[in-house]
Amino acid sequence: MGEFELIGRYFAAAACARVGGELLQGIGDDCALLALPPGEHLAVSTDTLVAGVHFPDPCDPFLLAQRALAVSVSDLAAMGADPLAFTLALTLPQAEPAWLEDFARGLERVAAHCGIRLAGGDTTRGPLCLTLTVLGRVPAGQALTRAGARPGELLCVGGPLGAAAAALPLVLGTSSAAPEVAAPLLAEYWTPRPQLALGRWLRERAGAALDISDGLLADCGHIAAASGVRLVIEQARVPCPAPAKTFLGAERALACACSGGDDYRLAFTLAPEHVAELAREVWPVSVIGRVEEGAGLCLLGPDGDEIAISQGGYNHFAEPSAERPAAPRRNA
Ligand SMILES: Nc1ncnc2c1ncn2[C@@H]1O[C@H](COP(=O)(O)OP(=O)(O)O)[C@@H](O)[C@H]1O
Ligand SMILES: Cc1ncc(C[n+]2csc(CCOP(=O)(O)OP(=O)(O)O)c2C)c(N)n1
Ligand SMILES: [Mg+2]
Repeated sequence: MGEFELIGRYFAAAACARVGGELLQGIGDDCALLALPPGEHLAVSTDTLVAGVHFPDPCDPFLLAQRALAVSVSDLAAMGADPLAFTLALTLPQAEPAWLEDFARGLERVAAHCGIRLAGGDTTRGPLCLTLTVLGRVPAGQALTRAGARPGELLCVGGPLGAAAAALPLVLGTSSAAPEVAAPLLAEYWTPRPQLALGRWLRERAGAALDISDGLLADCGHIAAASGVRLVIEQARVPCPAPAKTFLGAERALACACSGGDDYRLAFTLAPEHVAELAREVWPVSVIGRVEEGAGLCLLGPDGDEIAISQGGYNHFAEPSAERPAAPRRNA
């Protein structure tokens, strides 16, 4: 199978690649064309997933495609944007029909769920790697940014945290657990659900928002820095899912929730009256802290004393430490 047959068979023919709505020109020309409704801004985000870094290799292509598209669409949710279209740059070691079929099915599944169309991409041969660019629309002036947190607001997260990080030994096959414990953790890793409806609800309400990819503390640090405020987080209020506690024990599950990353849930700041309004909706949102004047992050233990933050979050170029061995370097 050649490059163009591959594109035609698995991507151009996919239901999610059909033109329609704002997508005027999809796969097959030099660029895709999108018509943006007047009064709306375009939200754009790119993320790369590298085999062995962001997902294990080999892995199930049906799950890989779902994870790749979901984590990318999560950035649109974090801006309060509605998905329009995405591009897929796919680098593959070989063109295997069964692998591509399952991969395309995984894309279709999440694309249908999120209401996003495949507008184009690029296909190359090499070590397995995916880059997705997502495009979304948001009413002008209503995008949720990291910079709008205001003192007096409460800090909230859109659900339990740490399950995907807790799942990592299961994903890598270095540990096992009973199916009722393993299944919900693996589902959080492989099929995160972008919080699009929550992001939409937060437009014109939240001060600041982002999606947690690197870890709660690291990502809240981004809000504090961008907004020029201090965020106080009460550790006891950080929601940990029961399967993670069963699998790892309460202390390690809490460490996963605070700095494990891969959550793809929203963290946001909201005035107390909006938190009460949100509580009447059915989202499992948790208040974990507050916004104060000042700078940086403050983590409070159960007795109200400040805890030193030892582990921030995932950092691709972190200095080597005992917990995370150095990546092999060329010419080292
Ligand atoms: N190589 C790059 N060139 C330009 N901008 C970049 C590059 N890498 C990251 N960024 C930008 O830096 C910011 C932070 O990136 P990142 O932490 O990856 O965000 P996210 O967690 O939302 O994916 C984003 O605005 C992103 O677009
Ligand atoms: C096999 C495997 N090992 C480790 C991880 C953990 N991990 C890798 S990258 C990452 C952080 C998120 O990735 P990044 O590229 O920083 O995403 P972004 O913040 O740009 O959305 C995490 C938690 C993983 N997801 N899979
Ligand atoms: Mg990124």
